[in-house]
Amino acid sequence: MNDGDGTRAAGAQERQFGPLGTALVIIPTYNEAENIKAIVGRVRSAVPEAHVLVADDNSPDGTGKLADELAAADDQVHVLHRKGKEGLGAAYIAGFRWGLEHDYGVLIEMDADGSHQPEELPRLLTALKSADLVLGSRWVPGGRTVNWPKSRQFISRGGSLYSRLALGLSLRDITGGYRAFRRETLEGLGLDQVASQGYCFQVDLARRAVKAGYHVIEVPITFVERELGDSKMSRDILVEALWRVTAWGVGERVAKATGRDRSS
Ligand SMILES: Nc1nc2c(ncn2[C@@H]2O[C@H](COP(=O)(O)OP(=O)(O)O[C@H]3O[C@H](CO)[C@@H](O)[C@H](O)[C@@H]3O)[C@@H](O)[C@H]2O)c(=O)[nH]1
Repeated sequence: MNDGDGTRAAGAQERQFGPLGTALVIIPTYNEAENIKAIVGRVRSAVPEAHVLVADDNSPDGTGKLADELAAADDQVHVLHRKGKEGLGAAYIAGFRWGLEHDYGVLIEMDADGSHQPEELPRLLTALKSADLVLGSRWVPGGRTVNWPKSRQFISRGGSLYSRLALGLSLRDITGGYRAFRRETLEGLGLDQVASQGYCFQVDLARRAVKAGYHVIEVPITFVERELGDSKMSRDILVEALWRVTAWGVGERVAKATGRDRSS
């Protein structure tokens, strides 16, 4: 479904949605010392009522210590120190668990490097008032990327297209990492069974949400390539995405053919 303003929805149905509780913006970090102060400050200005959780994987560049300093000065900023680099998926799962335990009503994914504009958060939250999950989307009308190398655009668009075809999803930006979940949605996604470590974690959660019948909306965003620090994209992350998406697609076809669910 396309709602005319670039917003797209999957799993749409006539539903009443409850009020949104306090939002927690989860920012996973690995070597983001040059970015962490600016991104936390921008989030706090854009949505002053929201809290921030930095989920740091013991970054060698001292990101965790800088986050501790921000938390010491602001009781709406929190830090989750993890023992080492275990991938984006594991960091988000730990952050989600922390947020659910601390009773947040909305849990938001956001990169630390400024690729996701905190100033667009109010639009995501407005969309979430009538959805279970909102995906910030670079690939719906109105969405765009700034300074993102053609090679990365190709990988991202190709990844979304392959995921769409393999998994039969109608979403455009399945690999993106700027998202807002209602807590009830996350609770219904079976986080205990999520094994994805790299960026295919994003595909995994999107397909689980659609499969569970949640109302998923895509809202156009402007994705800006980082100016400081380095991307953590690697060959291993790409290989994991390729084999997992393929395995899910095959699993879903087998499940359909046999009437059994073997796709998780
Ligand atoms: N804690 C933790 N954080 C991590 C890890 N790997 C990456 N991150 C953090 O996750 C965020 C995204 O990582 P980047 O390395 O900046 O991602 P990107 O290359 O710009 O990737 C873009 O494309 C991905 C695939 O489409 C998206 O998933 C991602 O959100 C973004 O849009 C950053 O805040 C980064 O520090 C990890 O192992 N552990």
